[in-house]
Amino acid sequence: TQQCNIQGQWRNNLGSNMTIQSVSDNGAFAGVYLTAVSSVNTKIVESPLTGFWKKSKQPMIGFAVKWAFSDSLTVWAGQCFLNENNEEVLHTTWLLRSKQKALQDNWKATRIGVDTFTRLK
Ligand SMILES: O=C1C=CC(=NNc2ccccc2C(=O)O)C=C1
Repeated sequence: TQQCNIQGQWRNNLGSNMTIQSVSDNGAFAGVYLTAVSSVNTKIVESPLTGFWKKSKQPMIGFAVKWAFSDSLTVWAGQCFLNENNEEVLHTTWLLRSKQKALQDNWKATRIGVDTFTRLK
């Protein structure tokens, strides 16, 4: 396959699985996200995913997941690079937004972190 083509299955450092299914000509894509982490012991269900990529040798990517079982959503922004073993790695920064009851709580609503995704063999 062409290196850093984002279609297919990815796994991040938390062990979550992202499946990018449909990619449009304008760079939009959709898929599903199966998280390995969940704050409450709910039955793990897939959450919807949507995003854009900018096709190139080392494409940029941006996507969002609306968590199916909590009042929060995450957005990721990053880029695909080939590592020293010529493997594809998506290096991303994410923001996790949790719904707050009041504007006074807005200050604590957004968490930030970094995440790498490698292709699921
Ligand atoms: O109900 C919930 C709420 C938040 C979640 N955040 N997951 C993430 C947030 C940032 C980066 C990666 C993940 C992940 O699940 O892999 C997952 C399930």
